[in-house]
Amino acid sequence: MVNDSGDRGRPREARPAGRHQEEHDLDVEEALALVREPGSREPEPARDTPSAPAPSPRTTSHAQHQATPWPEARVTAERAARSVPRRAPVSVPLDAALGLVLAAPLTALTDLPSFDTSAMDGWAVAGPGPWDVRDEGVLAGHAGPRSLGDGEAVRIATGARVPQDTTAVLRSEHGTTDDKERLHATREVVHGQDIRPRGQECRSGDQLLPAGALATPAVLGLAAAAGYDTLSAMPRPRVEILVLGDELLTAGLPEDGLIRDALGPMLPPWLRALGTEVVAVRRLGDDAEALYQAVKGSDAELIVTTGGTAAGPVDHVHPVLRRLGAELLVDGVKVRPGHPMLLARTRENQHLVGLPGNPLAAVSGLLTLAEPLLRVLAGRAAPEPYTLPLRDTVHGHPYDTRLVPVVVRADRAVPLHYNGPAMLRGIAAADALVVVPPGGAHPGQELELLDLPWAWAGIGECFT
Ligand SMILES: Nc1nc2c(c(=O)[nH]1)N[C@H]1C(S)=C(S)[C@@H](COP(=O)(O)OP(=O)(O)OC[C@H]3O[C@@H](n4cnc5c(N)ncnc54)[C@H](O)[C@@H]3O)O[C@H]1N2
Ligand code: MOO
Repeated sequence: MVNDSGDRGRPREARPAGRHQEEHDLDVEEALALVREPGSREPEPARDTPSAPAPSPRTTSHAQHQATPWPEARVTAERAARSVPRRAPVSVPLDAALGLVLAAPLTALTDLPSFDTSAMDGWAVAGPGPWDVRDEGVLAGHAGPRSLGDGEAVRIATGARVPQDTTAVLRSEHGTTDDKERLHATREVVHGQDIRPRGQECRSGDQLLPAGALATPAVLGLAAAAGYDTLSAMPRPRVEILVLGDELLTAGLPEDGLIRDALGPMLPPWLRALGTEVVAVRRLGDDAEALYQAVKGSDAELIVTTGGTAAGPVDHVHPVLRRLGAELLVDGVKVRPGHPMLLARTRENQHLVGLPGNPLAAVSGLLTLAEPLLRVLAGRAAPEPYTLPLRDTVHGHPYDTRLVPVVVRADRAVPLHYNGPAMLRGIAAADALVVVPPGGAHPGQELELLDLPWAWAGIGECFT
């Protein structure tokens, strides 16, 4: 960890000369987070704030040359998932399939409806009226009523099987019986009215949904109606979370340079909302050997680490990846916050996403690297990219993309305050993150939005 709490007895990292550019970038990033204080309607441009010197692109450091442009990083993460051997589909009971992706087309196992059905409560009638009404009625769920003779009617309930030779269903409000128990229609009866014929919705063998469809509540209902007890689905990618940092408390108030772990509570539900199974959350402190052993011993398809991605004295992620012989696919991304994020292939069917420790930087890494990788592993389709016009000016980083929390109001993206790398106050109130190109964006400019999984679907839907 980069440790700047002097009272913890660990030296702050001596910054190598080649890192000067990043120091400037950090200043810019911190300043950008602060230029729009709550209530300030006209934000000062970042270059005018004394703490935000605009760095010159000509003096970029080695690390920055290595860093991957933000759009490319997401494509690399998708490609990494495609390189993994295809995972075998699993058979899952309907009540456990919500949020999974269908591994095979959903093919009707029956006609729907599977028999001619009354669409209304009333009478099944045969031929023109008036009709003689049978004594016994027909209810839903009862098998094989006797066929009707011409001029005959029988009381019938919605969903009941219509007797053979029924020509129409007369709704109860459209018929009256006389004193001889004969039924008269009070309006014209059209042949076939209010009968749902067998196979109206589908025939057995029809494809109802393609492979790749997401098992939503409606899909589970359709599958049940069509005769399924289990679904063939892509298994959830298995994710293990390794939370690094000696400074982290799991309860109580921050004290003595210690802070609360914000990522341990945040990441598991977020990763579940992305369609994964979180197999473990482990807190390893700043212990390189523990990290090495944890990665080596993990059978998860994705390991997510938090913190320790930078070059401080206890930032162990890079050295441990080197020791493991892992292949670094992305080592830094041109995005703010979160630029030290990384993606590595640790073995043939296992990847590791290193999220920076700053909490909003971790969110940035989650959406930039983990989300595309997990989406492909889970077999989910990419969300349709969409843009909205920006309501207010957003200052840009000179040459990196920025991800800024926004709320959507009246079809415009409204940037939120408190969007600094160490802050969660903005994202906690947000509907989405807006993708701000290098140099910034002006009011009315159309910008891409990255939705937060719960913003439109609701907590219950996306976390079960
Ligand atoms: N010399 C340089 N120093 C730093 C650079 C750099 O390029 N050169 N990058 C900075 C940036 S940007 C970030 S982001 C951080 C990333 O650092 P690490 O991934 O190594 O993260 P840590 O140092 O472990 O932690 C950073 C920060 O976040 C806090 N943290 C960590 N884990 C949690 C958690 N689970 N919950 C809440 N807060 C957490 C930690 O206490 C630190 O304050 O590096 C910069 N330094
Ligand atoms: O500022 Mo860092 O970019 O928080 O990730």
